[in-house]
This record gives sequence, structure tokens and C-alpha cells, in this order.
Amino acid sequence: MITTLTPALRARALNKTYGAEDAAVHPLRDLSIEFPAARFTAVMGPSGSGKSTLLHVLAGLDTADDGEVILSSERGETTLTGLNEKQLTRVRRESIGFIFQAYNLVPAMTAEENILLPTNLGGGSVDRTFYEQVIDRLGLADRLKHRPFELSGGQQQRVAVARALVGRPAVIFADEPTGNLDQTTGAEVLGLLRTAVDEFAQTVIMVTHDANAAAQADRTVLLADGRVAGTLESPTAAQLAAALIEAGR
Ligand SMILES: Nc1ncnc2c1ncn2[C@@H]1O[C@H](COP(=O)(O)OP(=O)(O)OP(=O)(O)O)[C@@H](O)[C@H]1O
Repeated sequence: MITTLTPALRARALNKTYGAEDAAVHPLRDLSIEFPAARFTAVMGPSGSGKSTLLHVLAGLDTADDGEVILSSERGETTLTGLNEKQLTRVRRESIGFIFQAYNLVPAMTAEENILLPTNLGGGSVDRTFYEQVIDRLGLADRLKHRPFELSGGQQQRVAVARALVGRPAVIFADEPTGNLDQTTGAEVLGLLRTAVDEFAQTVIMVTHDANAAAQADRTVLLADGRVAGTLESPTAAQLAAALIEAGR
């Protein structure tokens, strides 16, 4: 059984370097971290501190030079580092949801088809009541037949959020999920991520620059220069803002 004490995801000694010698950049430096199951963790840090790189490596979308990423879910324990592309695709489809800045919607499909795509590909079925709740709270009911090019940036973002949520994957990764949204819709998205954690025991890992958004999470991990600079449990937005300034020094 997966309990909140079990880490949903753990990474050990991740290193990643771009370039060589004087031009070398180290977005991950011997970074080890655990993300508890059924908790909402925010990842913050100065620009260039390695947040997006870490998220991509944890999600199996990018590889580290060395180190290990282990995913634990009801399906068991999987070491992502070491899987081939086909195996990784399967794990991502079954266990991981993505809300990324580039929404990666399929242009030829309607909003509804995009939202249901991961579930359909995985051969699963959607809980209609939950689906309708998500659509309603994201204000997408009258946009379901539209294709991405007929939607605003914010609406495309909401479609990507719905797509990540409806199949109830074990872990949801979100990279600046409120970045393009007005305050009200941003609050709805954060509320849905909380619902995913509180009601459906999903694990959410969210990169954000917004201290108010991070304050909605259970805990915040601070990155600085490719390393974990600290972890704050239930911080306020003011505490986060102060910690960020400190991490940037
Ligand atoms: N494909 C790449 N090639 C070379 N350098 C890269 C590449 N991707 C990222 N980097 C560098 O790695 C470092 C970390 O980048 P990353 O995007 O992970 O930071 P971040 O904390 O998410 O930044 P931001 O808050 O600005 O989005 C940066 O210095 C960046 O320029």
C-alpha cells in the first residue's frame, strides 16, 4: 500500500552538465531529493537554478549524466533511469501527468479529444463525474469541440491541466501551471491540483516563480545552482519570498 510516508519519487546523486570546460553549465550537481506520496511539493529557485531540468529528468523526459530516479506507485517500484524509450513511454502514459509551459496539445484534435488522449492511449476509462467536475471548474464546457488554434493561450493551458488530471496519474508534474492565467483561473488550477492531492492521493510536483502559488503547496523545495538549498514545510508566501532572496545570494 502507498502511504503518505512513502516517497512517490526519489532521485539520487543526479548530475547534469551542458557544454565543456569554461563554458560548462551544471543544472544538476549531485542532487538527491525525495517527494512524499500524496503531497503537493513546489520547487522554487532563482532563474537558471535547474528547476526545469530537474522536472524533466524526474519525469523521464530528459536524462541525467548519472544518478537514479525511482518512481513508486500502486503499480510497484520502477527505476526510470535505465528504461529504454519504449518502456519510459509506457510508464509516462500509465503513471505520470504533465502540465508544461508548451502545452503540447495535438493540433488536429479537439479540446475534448486532447483531454482524453492519455487515458485512451493507456486503454483506461475516465470517471465521467470527475471529468465533468474538472471541465466545469476549468470553465471548459463550451470549448470542448474547439481545436487548439481556436483557443486562447490561457484556454490551451486549461486543456493541458484537464488532460493531466482526468486520468488520475500517480504523479503530476507542473511547470509554471499558472504562468499564463488570470488570477481567478490560476486559483482554480491550484485548487484542482490540491483536489488531486487531498481527494485522490495523487502526488503533485510544481515548478513556480510565484510565492503565492507555492504557498498553496504542502512544502517547497528551494534549488540554487543545481543543488537543494532547503525545504520549507507549509511556508507562507512572505517566508518563501524571503527564502528565495536568500537562495539567490
Ligand atoms: N539544452 C540546454 N543546453 C545548454 N544549456 C542548457 C540547456 N537547458 C538548460 N540549460 C542551462 O541549464 C541551466 C538550468 O536551466 P533550467 O531551465 O533548468 O533552469 P530554471 O531554474 O528552470 O530556470 P528558469 O527559472 O529561468 O526557467 C541554465 O543555466 C540553462 O541555461
